Amino acid sequence: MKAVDQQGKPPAAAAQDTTGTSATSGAPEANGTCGATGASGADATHLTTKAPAAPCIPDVPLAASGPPEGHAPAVGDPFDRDELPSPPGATMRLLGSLLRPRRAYVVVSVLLLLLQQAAVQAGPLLVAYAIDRGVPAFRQQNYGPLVAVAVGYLLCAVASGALQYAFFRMSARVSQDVLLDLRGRIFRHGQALSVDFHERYTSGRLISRATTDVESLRELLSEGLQELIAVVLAFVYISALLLWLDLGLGAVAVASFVPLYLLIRLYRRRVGVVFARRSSAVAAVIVKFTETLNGIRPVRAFRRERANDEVFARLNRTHELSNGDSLLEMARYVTGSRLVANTAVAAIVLWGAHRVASGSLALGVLAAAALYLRRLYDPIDRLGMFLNSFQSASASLEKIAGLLAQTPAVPEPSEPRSLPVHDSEHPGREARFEGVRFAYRTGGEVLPRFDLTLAAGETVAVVGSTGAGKSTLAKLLARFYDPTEGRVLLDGTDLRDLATPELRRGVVMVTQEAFLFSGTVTENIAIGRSDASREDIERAAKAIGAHDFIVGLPDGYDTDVRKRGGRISAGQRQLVAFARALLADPAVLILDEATSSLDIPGERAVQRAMHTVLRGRTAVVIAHRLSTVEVADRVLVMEHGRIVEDGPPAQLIGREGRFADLHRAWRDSLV
Ligand SMILES: Nc1ncnc2c1ncn2[C@@H]1O[C@H](COP(=O)(O)OP(=O)(O)OP(=O)(O)O)[C@@H](O)[C@H]1O
Repeated sequence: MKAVDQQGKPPAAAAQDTTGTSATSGAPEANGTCGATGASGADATHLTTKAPAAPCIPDVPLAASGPPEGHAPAVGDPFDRDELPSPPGATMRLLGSLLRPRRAYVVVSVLLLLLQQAAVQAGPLLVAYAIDRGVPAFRQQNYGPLVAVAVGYLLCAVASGALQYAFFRMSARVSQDVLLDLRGRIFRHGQALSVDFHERYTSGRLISRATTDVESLRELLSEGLQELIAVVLAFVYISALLLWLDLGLGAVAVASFVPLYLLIRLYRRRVGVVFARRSSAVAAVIVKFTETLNGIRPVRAFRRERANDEVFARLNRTHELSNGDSLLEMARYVTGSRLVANTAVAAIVLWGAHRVASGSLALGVLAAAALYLRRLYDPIDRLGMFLNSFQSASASLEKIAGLLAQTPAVPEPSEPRSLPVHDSEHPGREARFEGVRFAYRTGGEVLPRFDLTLAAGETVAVVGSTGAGKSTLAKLLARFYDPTEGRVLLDGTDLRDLATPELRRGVVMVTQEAFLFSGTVTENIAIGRSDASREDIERAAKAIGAHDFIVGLPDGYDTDVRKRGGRISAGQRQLVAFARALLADPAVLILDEATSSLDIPGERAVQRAMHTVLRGRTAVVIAHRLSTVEVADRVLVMEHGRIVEDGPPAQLIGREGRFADLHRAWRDSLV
């Protein structure tokens, strides 16, 4: 089977696929298209034959940025550019949905900041009052105004500190809640999306959304946003105060906002492009990183280290360059804004001094204006930085919104139906493909129109050359995809009408990868049925023949299998996967038989376990061994998406056909 079977499953799919899947990243199609026959191309005991047209691609991650091998993406595929199409306004709606549940906190935070800024900006006004009123009064032994100024200053300082503290507490709570919510949404949505989404949108990108992009939002919320609002508020307060103190000086200050605004607009536009590019570049670096480390065995086996280093260095450099671009934009902005600010300050001070000299402006007002100007223009450099984090966060939010706007290609039914009550006399359920055609989104038609009925309780082996469409057929039955045309029915009910839990009870697919999640052996088996007791789990393991090896593990059933089951062998992993499937007890079981070369006792154990797990249900086995096919009631031989032979194995052997050839080759190999 192709590696694409084994990559990123969505919840519906993952739930059905009791062996789960790796969170591998990168172009999944680039991995292991040798699959079924790669290791045993000429080995006639493996029924998946190698079609001459299908090249055997080593199981090695290639360039992360390149199109997946064998599945050229559509021209301008947004998945390729890390730009998911999202409906207009999705970003604002996402922001709204994040803030709405915390609106009371948001409103209080803004009020606190408004008050805090008012307290801060009162300072220069008090200075003006002290110079123009306090000092003359002081000269006449009237200390009241100066004392009032001192007390007022102190009160403002205390109030500003207290308000700032309250604001920090409030806003920290909002930002923590928002980030928690957002990360949870990304994870849940990532799981809910269909298999075909994950085949196109690598898990590295998903990781990047949940980490780098959420992190850039965190930076904005915890550091930048408060400063940004404070600067904007300061602009509003100071402009109003300057205009109130002196209309002329205020007007010059306000006029300087026009070039500043134009500069900011230009900066935002340019840096926005840079940040979107940078976010994609970071994602590409993460994709390459995770892909390489997930595929470390084939990387070593095929000595891809050097090639990978080169690709990684290129991606890293692109990332670095986009960082450099953002700094360059920042430098341009700072230079421009300082020029405007210094010109405005020089004009105001010169004109103000002239007016003080001519007696048309009070000295205190000029002093207050000078202080305000400092406060006005000082944060302008930092404004660029806050805008940076704002821009970076909005680019990230846009990407997250794009991801969250994706809808599963395999949607939940609006009016779910139930499967008919299971007849315990007749195990399994009937599966029927009715006028089914199927094409992957990124390729041509894989299965031309066909009809097929699998009787309840029947064990059907599917054989054929690599790329013939065996897994695709199986994946349609597990509803990893919906057919492009036609219906797949389980006991007469369209799979599209079954809610995920019902479907999961009905159909389970075990992939050959036999993926183990981190956790104990018990937990891994219990994935088949979460309410299973320890006894149920042990019973399943015993029935499968896994009990002996499990009790031999360091902590028996409580042994942590660690990542990817590194502690247990491939055959043992298969046994755990079968125990999991037995526990799930589905009416229809789809089994992608492992092709990995197990040792003979290991292979026998797996074969025995397979027969146990197949018994009493409808079973579809994508078979690679003749011993498996011989126990099947029926064999389907597939070629180029069509079923070219269909019948009991003995009957097919009697005919001169594809299966008879395979059978003969197998017999010969035994001699
Ligand atoms: N996700 C995908 N997107 C596009 N095309 C795909 C995808 N998965 C498989 N295909 C194509 O569909 C065809 C059938 O593939 P499928 O995996 O069903 O074959 P298979 O018979 O199971 O092969 P194998 O034994 O090698 O696993 C192949 O041409 C393959 O390249």
